[in-house]
Order: sequence, then structure tokens, then C-alpha cells
Amino acid sequence: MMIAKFLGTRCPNSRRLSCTPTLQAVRRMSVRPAKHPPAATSPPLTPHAKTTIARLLSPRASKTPITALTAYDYPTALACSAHPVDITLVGDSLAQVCLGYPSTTRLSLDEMLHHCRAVARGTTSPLLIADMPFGTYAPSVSDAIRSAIRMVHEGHVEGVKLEGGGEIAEHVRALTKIGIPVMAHIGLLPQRYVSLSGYRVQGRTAESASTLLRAARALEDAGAFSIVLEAIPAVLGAYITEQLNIPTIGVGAGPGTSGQVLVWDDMVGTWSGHKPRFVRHFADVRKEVARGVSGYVNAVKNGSFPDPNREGYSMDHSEWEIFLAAEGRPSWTWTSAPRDAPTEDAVPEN
Ligand SMILES: Nc1nc(=O)c2c([nH]1)NC[C@@H]1CN(c3ccc(C(=O)N[C@@H](CCC(=O)O)C(=O)O)cc3)CN21
Ligand SMILES: CC(C)C(=O)C(=O)O
Repeated sequence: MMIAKFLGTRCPNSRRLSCTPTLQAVRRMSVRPAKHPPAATSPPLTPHAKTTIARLLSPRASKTPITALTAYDYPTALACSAHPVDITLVGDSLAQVCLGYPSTTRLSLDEMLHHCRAVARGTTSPLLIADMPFGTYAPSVSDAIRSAIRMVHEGHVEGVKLEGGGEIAEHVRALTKIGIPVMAHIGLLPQRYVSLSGYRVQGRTAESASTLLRAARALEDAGAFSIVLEAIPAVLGAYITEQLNIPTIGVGAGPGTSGQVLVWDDMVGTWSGHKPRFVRHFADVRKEVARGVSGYVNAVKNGSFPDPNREGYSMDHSEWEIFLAAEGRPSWTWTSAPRDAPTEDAVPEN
């Protein structure tokens, strides 16, 4: 009876008939994404209000710090949407953190669009912004327009982020004019790490601080709805914020900005590369991942996973008997798979 319950649940190292899932089994096993974001007619799954540009710019909102996080995929977008995250940013840090490139300058527009679409599918309440990749906007205003329209059409984002100061003010003006909200980004500009001689704090001299303030004013004047301030002295972050009417989002710019942004993998502690001074780990997901992977590998190797009672499918004993009869066998005993698993360095048999 017990055996009957397990019948067909297990097919160690074989391609037996009993392993072929029936259509019904396929249907049951299919892992469909939950219906999220909800259809327009369903009630929202999260109680959070949709972030709009007007809300970000409202004086009332300016009293509460803005929260922004990066996301590069659907599950992360869902996690951002499940909490009062105001802005989800598909940062081009995607290149390093998610795709393994040595710098953000390697990222193509098509790669960015692929990830934007995944994030868009999981985004509800946060405003969805994405970085325009290196080389897709700086060459000319018409390049910027063409690329930004692709970000909206094919990436399904609501606004774009551009790195640069006064020299890209005309690009910002043109995009804003055609209805694409622009988040500017000044201070440490990762897309220019070579000409900046590395990832270095900016605005530490009086001259550099003045240049940044001038850039911030020019970008606000050009229509940017907010400005990311990256890796600048905290006092300068607070001063620039006070001088502007649009919100600033800091990353390594101190607590005096209108809000903060962090790279997702820095926030959850999964990024194994260099940790800039401005990063704080709010979780130790890397430790949990290690626990999961080693637990899974051990359980498969020692035979404790899967447990046919809990993680297997049963088959009616009578069906099994009919099957065996058709096979021309009066009986068949399921002997346990050998437990002396091959060692790591064993060459797999063909
Ligand atoms: N994981 C990750 N987090 C990020 O914030 C991030 C990325 N990746 N990739 C794209 C850019 C690159 N960024 C960086 C990269 C390095 C530093 C950094 O090493 N800063 C030095 C400054 C040293 C100094 O000038 O005094 C630091 O130690 O903080 C800062 C920002 C920000 N972005
Ligand atoms: C750090 C944030 C602001 C960013 O630009 C990115 O993720 O690329």
C-alpha cells in the first residue's frame, strides 16, 4: 500500500515511461506567475498609492524621504511593489551586478530593454525609471529622443535617467518637452569612470562643488523632475537639495537629500564585488543563499530529497498492476537507488 502511494513518483537516473508526465500532471505542475500586477478591473494587491511626478514634487511629500531601489527582474520588482518603495530604478548597475560586465559602459540598449520589460511586469505602485545606457543619448539630442522612445515603447518604463551635467541639459529639455520624465544624475558618474580616473567622490573642492551646483540648477531648469546625487560630501548634498525645487535622490550624498537610492544587491548583501562606503547591508541574503544551495546539494546526495510522501506523486495500485501486466511482469520491486553517490571528480557515464 505504501509502495502504491509512491509508485511513479521517482525515476532515478532513467528515462522510464513512468517518468513521462501526463498532460494533467503537466498542467498541475506548471508554474504560472501569480496574476500580478492585477488587471485594471481587479483591486490592487498592495495598498500603496501610485507614485506620480506630481506627488514627488508636492511640498507635502517633500517632508517624507523618498525611497528608491534598483530592480533588474520580475521578482525584485514585485518585492519593491509590495512595500512603500516610491521609485523602482532599472539602474545600469544591471551590467555589473546582474550580467557580470566589468563596467556599466558595456550595457547595450537591447539588454537594458529586456530587463526593463521584466521589471515593468512586476511593477505596480512605484514610479518605474530606467537608466539610458552609455552611448544611447550623449551623441545628439535626436539620439536621446530615439533611445528614450524605445525605453518607453519597448521597455515599458515611465521615465528615464541620464548621467551628466550642463552638457546634457538640452537632451533633458527635449525629452521633457515630448513628455518623457527625466531623472538627472550628477556627482560620481559611473558611465565616465575612465575619464574620472575611477569611482571617486566628487565635489570635494570649492570649484567642483560649484560646478555640481550649477549643473543641478541647469538640469532643474531643463525640466528634470529629480536629480540623483552620487558620492558627494553630505554637506554639499544638503546644500544642493536646499537650493532646488525638485527632489534630490542621494546615493552616498548624506541624509540631507530628499530621498535615498541603493542598488538592490548592496541592500540585501548579495553583491560580492567592491562595497562603496555609502552601502549598508539591510539583510544577509548571501548567507541564506549559501544555506539553501548547500542544503539542497547535501539532501540530493544523501537521498533525503525528494521525500516521495511529501514531494512526490502517487499512482493507483490497480493502474500500476495493469501497467506491469502490459509489461509482461507479474511483479516489480522498487529497490532503492544506490546511495554511494559518485564523488565530485568522478567522470559521468554516458
Ligand atoms: N553594486 C553596485 N553598487 C553601486 O552603487 C554601483 C554599482 N554596483 N555599479 C555601478 C555604479 C558604480 N558605483 C560605484 C562604484 C564604486 C564606488 C567607490 O568605490 N567609491 C569609493 C570612493 C573612494 C573615494 O573617492 O574616496 C568608496 O570607497 O566609496 C562608488 C560608486 C555606483 N554604482
Ligand atoms: C546607483 C544608482 C543610482 C544607479 O545609477 C544604478 O543603479 O546604476
